[in-house]
Amino acid sequence: MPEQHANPPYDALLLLSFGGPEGPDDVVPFLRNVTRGRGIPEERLKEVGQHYFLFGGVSPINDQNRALLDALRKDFAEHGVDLPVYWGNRNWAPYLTDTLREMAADGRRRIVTLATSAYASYSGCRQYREDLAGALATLAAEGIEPPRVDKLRHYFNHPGFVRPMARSVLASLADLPEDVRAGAHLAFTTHSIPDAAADTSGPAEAHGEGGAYVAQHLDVARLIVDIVREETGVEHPWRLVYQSRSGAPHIPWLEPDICDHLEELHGAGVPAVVMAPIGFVSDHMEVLYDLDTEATAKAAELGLPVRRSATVGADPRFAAAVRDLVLERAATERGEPAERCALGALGPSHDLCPVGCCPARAPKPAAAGADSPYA
Ligand SMILES: CC1=C(CCC(=O)O)c2cc3nc(cc4[nH]c(cc5[nH]c(cc1n2)c(C)c5CCC(=O)O)c(CCC(=O)O)c4C)C(CCC(=O)O)=C3C
Ligand SMILES: [Fe+2]
Repeated sequence: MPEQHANPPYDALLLLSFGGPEGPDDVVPFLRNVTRGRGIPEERLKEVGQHYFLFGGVSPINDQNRALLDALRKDFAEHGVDLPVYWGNRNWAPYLTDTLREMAADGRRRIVTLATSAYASYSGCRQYREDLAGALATLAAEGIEPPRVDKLRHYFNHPGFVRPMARSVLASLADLPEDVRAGAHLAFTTHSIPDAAADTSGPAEAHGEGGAYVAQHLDVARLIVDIVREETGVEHPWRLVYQSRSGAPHIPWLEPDICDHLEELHGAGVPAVVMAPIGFVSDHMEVLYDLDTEATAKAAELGLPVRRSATVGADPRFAAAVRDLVLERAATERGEPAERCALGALGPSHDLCPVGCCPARAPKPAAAGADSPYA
């Protein structure tokens, strides 16, 4: 990675995440925040509430973000990057609006945002930008001059995101019994989203079957398969599959589901599977419940050996990647040339989401994009 140091014009980094409950009393209000106006069936909400109660009503996502904050601050300090790091969530405390208010009070005027979502899609990008716009509107209504907020480009193909995940897949393979290891399939998983949302994900030119969302995940999967082959000499068969589907059953969402996929592989005589949740940045509830609990129980029932590989979480290589992305963007904003690190076939993603990128069903103002109502 190139050694870049200067962070002007930015005076702060905002870690923007999903948020999660921190105890049993938080679960229902959290789910209400997440699903406000989104038409999720009541049955699904009750079921998802149970996932959280199974873990004492605590999502691991907040502690994972605290660990990432520590890793980022440590990395910045060790590399002479003088940039304070703040944290705000979309759906639970510390709430984004409160954090932005605090940042404004601290005199932060030019903020760069890292979202804990690496790929394009309405849920993974525009919804974060809509919530940024909502928070900025609240500040403006309170008479606070809203700071300027940019968002880092999608980092799915940054080596600091891909390589730690590839190492984890190798570790999971090594952890399988030796007699089934070479025949193991790799099941790359991500959050299912409605087909219609996938098809319109990314900029207009990426729209089509699966859109940027599926194309980006496939690119990452291929990169990991390549790294695994180089390391082990084995070309493991693989497929991109989905998890955590919600929404009404008559609306098509991306398939197959990981559990159906495990059943199919078992039926075909596959001896073992590594599940690699490449769609996520940390081992949060979607990983702990949908993979480690549900899919792992399904595999046990089938008698199919499975392992689940780790996400990047607070890996120091990921923290270094964030530094690289911040300094790259800072250079770009200063009008200087910057090296844009990216692996794979798609190349570095755009800095500024163009108009029509990952459109919403019901248009809402979104910040940090070409259609932002803010500077
Ligand atoms: C693409 C994507 C990501 C990855 C990108 C990113 O990370 O942002 C993601 C992450 C997450 N999703 C999470 C939790 C939930 N997502 C829900 C609902 C939904 N997610 C969707 C998509 C995504 N979700 C969609 C299309 C819906 C349907 C409703 C709607 O159209 O908005 C619901 C409602 C109940 C249910 O339906 O499951 C919950 C509770 C948590 C927190 C986990 C924790 O607590 O540890 C995290 C990190
Ligand atoms: Fe979700």
